[in-house]
Amino acid sequence: MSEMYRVLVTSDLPSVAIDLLKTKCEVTIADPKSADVAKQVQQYDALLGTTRVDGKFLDSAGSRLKIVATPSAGYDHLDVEEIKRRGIRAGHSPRVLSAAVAEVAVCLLIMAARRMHEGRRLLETGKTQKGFQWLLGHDLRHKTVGVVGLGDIGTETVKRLKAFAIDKFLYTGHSRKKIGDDLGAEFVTLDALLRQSDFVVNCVPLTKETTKMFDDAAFAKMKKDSVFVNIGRGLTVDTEALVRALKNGTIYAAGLDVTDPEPLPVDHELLKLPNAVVLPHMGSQTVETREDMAVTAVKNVLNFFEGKPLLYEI
Ligand SMILES: O=C(O)C(=O)CO
Repeated sequence: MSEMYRVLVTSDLPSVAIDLLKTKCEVTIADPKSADVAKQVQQYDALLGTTRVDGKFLDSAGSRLKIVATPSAGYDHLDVEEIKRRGIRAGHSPRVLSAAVAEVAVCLLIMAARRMHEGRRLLETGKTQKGFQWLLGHDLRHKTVGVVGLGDIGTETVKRLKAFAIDKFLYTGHSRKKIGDDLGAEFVTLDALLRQSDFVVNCVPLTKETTKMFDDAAFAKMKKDSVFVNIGRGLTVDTEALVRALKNGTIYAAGLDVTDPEPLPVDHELLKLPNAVVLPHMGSQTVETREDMAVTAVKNVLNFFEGKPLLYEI
């Protein structure tokens, strides 16, 4: 790399990533309060962060920008078509977060099945009147788990859930996968998965096809005792339909790391439901994973400047 490329960093990345970037590039950390990142990026070759990039952004970004690298697995904040149309490259940071997100999926599944949020609320209000059959939840053993979207995170979730004596794993998606066979999981239609699963774990990314795919009709197909876990994207769920399903007993409980909107307003209905465990999108929030995600994004940028393939090109 003979030239000193200029990189604008718009996320608060850990120092290990910034230091690596600085060995090869001139780095500017954007002011998080700056209203006009697009104008600022005019002077830069690379944009590194989770900034929303669409046609309007690119119009004001000008012609110097060559690569957008997001330190995230999901890239629904990037208008990939517009980025590509302008000959700009794009990279993301999948896989390195899969273990951390899978841990949260398992955690949410257990918390929702075992009514832990409800128990905690009772504890806080001094209402824990324990009887023999007090606050009974459901076991994981001998149940059927259905994974919607068996990508890397779905795969890591299945691997971890195998420790809980699950009888059957189902999955759905565009096609049957070798990893599904390796895991002993059965490829089924979404309809069959919803009808047969005791636990539905949603791992799909947000696309036109997946937007609000979990609606009234989908929840109506699920078992009354089923638990819905979402670690994919909030907008893949019709939130009002989910609230209805949880309130009416159409499904048993939900464990959500992602919601629509995000963050949820403090007075949101979902936060009032005893059978909804809700987290503020923290599936990949560990020291180790965030470092790995940031370093992956940096390596995407460095590889690009060195004329090598990106680690993960979008
Ligand atoms: O990287 C992503 O897409 C995330 O959602 C992080 O949890």
